[in-house]
Amino acid sequence: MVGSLAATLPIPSSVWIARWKPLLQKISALEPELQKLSDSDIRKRSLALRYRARSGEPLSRLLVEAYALVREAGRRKLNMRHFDVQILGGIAMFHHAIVEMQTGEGKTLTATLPMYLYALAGRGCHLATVNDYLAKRDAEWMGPIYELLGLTVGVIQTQMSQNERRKAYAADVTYGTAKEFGFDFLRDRLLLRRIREGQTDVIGAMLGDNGTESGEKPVQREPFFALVDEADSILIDEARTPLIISALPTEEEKLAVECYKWAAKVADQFIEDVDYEYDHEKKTVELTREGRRKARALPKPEVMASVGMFHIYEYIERAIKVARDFIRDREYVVKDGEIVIVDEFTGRLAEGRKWRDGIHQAVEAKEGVEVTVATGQAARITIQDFFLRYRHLAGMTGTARDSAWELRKIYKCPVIVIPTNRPVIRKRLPDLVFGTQEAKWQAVVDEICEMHAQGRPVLVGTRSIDKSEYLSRLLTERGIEHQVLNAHHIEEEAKIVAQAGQKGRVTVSTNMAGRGTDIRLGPGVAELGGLHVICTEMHDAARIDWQLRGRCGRQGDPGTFRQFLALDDELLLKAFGAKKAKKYAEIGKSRPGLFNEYAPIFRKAQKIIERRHFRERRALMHFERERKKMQRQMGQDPYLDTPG
Ligand SMILES: Nc1ncnc2c1ncn2[C@@H]1O[C@H](COP(=O)(O)OP(=O)(O)OP(=O)(O)O)[C@@H](O)[C@H]1O
Repeated sequence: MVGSLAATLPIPSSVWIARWKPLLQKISALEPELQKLSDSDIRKRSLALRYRARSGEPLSRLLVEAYALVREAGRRKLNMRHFDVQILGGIAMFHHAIVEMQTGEGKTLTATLPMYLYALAGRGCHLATVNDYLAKRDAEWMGPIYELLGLTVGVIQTQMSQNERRKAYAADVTYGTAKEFGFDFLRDRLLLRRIREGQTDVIGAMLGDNGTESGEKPVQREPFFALVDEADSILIDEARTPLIISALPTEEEKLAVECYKWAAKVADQFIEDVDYEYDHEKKTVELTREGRRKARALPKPEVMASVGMFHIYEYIERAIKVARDFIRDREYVVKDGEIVIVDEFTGRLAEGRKWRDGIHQAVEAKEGVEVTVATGQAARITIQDFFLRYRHLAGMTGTARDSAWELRKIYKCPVIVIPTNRPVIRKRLPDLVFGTQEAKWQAVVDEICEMHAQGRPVLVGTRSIDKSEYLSRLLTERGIEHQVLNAHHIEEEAKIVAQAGQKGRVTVSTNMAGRGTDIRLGPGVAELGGLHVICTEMHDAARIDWQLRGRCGRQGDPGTFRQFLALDDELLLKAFGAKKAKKYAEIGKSRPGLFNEYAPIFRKAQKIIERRHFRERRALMHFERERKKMQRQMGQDPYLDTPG
C-alpha cells in the first residue's frame, strides 16, 4: 500500500527528490540489461510484473523494474528515453503527488510511468485531460509504449456510444476528459438506480449481470487510479461548477421558460440608477421602486398570470444582469444553438457546463436559443467529490506551486516541483503600465511590430475572444499578417499553435487556445532570441498568467515575455470595486506616458480575487458536504437525489 505523503507535514520538493535519487539510480542500472532484450522478451518481463502485481505484491516493490521497462519501451518505440527528471516526476506521481513540471518538459511521456505501474494491478487507470483532442492525441502518441508492454489503451470521446465507452474503460489504461469521466460516473449511477428499482431483468441482476432488459450495463469499473493532466485547471478552476445531468421538464419548468424569454425581451427597457441599481463588487442588480412599478405595468403573456410579482422581479433582475455582465464571445459563445461557457480562467470552451441560479437560462433566453430548464437535476457531482472517489489520485501541471495549499488540503495531494531537464533561460522584460486601454493596445501593437521586424515569432495572449478580435483589427490596419485562435476549433488550433515558433509568426490567442501543444522554435529563431510572449492583461489567478508565459523558453530554449497593464483594466474593478477602480482610471487619464509605479497594485488586486475564489470553492465544498451528510441520513443517494 502506498503511504500518502500528504499525511505528513509539507516537506520541500528537494528533500523528496533527494530521497528518490537512489530509486532513480536503480532504474538506470537496469538499462544496459534491458537494452539487450528483444521486444518479445521485454513484453514477457512486463507480463511477469503484471502477474506479480495481480498476485498481490505491493506496487511499490515493482516500481524500479516497471519504470525501467517503460523507459526502455519509450526509447524503442518513440525514440524518447525518459529523462531522469521525468523518472522523478513519475515516482512522485506514484506517491499521489501533483507534480509541477514546466511547459515542454514532457508531461505526456512522464505520465506513462505511473499509468503503467498502476495498470499492472488490472483495475483500470484513467488519465484525465482537458479536452477530447488531447485525450486522443496523447493516447495515440503514447500507445506504442503500452502496447509493447502488453497493455491495452482506450480513449473516451464525447460522441461515443455506451458500448464504445465500456470497451474503452475495460482497457488497462483509459485516456479521456475529466468531464466525460464524471458524466459517465453519473450516467452509470442513474442506470444502477433504474436496475435497483426493478426496471430491469431481475434474474440477470441476480446473476451479477448489472444490466437492464435492453442490455445496458454500467460502463465504468470501480475508480482506482486517476492521473489528472493540467491538474490546477481541472481540480481548482473547473471545480467551481459541478457536473450536472438534467431531468425532463415539468409543467412548472415550462412556465419558467416563458418567464425567462419574456424577461429577456423587456430587460433593455430598464435604466440604470432609475429603474435599478447595480453593485459592481457583488455584481448584483436590484430593481428600484420605479423599476418595480414598470415591471408591473409591462404587458405579459397570459400564462404568466399565475407567477407571483416577486418572482417576476427576479426574472427581470437576472435578465438585466445577464445583459450587462454576460457578453457574447467573452463569457460564452453560441455554438450549434447552444450556449457554451468560455472558462473565465482559461479562455477555453467549457462544453456541458452551466451557470447556476437561472443565469444559464437567462443567457439562453437573451440569445434566443432553446431555454433549458434550471431545476430538475437528475444527477450531479462536484469535481472534488468525483476525483476523491479514486483510491489513488495524482496530477501534473506547469503551475501548481500557488495552489499547493489548496491541493493538499482538499485532495490530500502534495505538490512536488520537479526541476527542469535543462536550465531555464526565459527572460522577463519589465512590466509596462499604461493610463488607458487605448494607450496599452497601441503599445502592444508597437511591440509586436518591433519583434516582427526582427523576425522573432510573437505569441499574444488575451483574456477574451472579443479582445483577440480587437487586436486582430489593429494588426490588420498595420499590415501585420497573423493568426487568431479562440478555442473554437481545438484540433486545428493546436496545429496553428504548434507553428507559432516559426520565424516571423504572429499568433493572437485567448490564453488557453491550443494549450498542451508544444511550440518548437523554427530554424534560426533561437539565434534571434526565441519566442516572445506578450500578456495583454493580468488574469484573475497568477497561475493562468504563468501558463501563458511558460510557453516561451521551453526545454532550455531562449525566450522572453512581457506583461502589459492599464489603469482601467477590468482586474482592478473586479478586485477593488467601482469607486476605487474609477479613481485609478482617472489617474490614468490625467497624463500621457507610463505609470509603472502602479505595477504592484495589480498583483495585489489579483491576490484579492484569488482569495475570493478560494472562499467560493470552500463554501461550495462545505455546502455539498453538509447536503450529502443530510441525504445519507435520509437514506438518499447524494449524487442522484439532488435538490434543484
Ligand atoms: N525524454 C524525452 N526525450 C526526447 N524528447 C522528449 C522527451 N520528453 C519530451 N520530449 C519532447 O518534448 C516535447 C514536449 O512534450 P509535451 O508536449 O509532453 O510537454 P508538456 O510538458 O506536456 O507541455 P505543456 O505544458 O505544453 O502541455 C515533445 O515534443 C516531446 O516530443
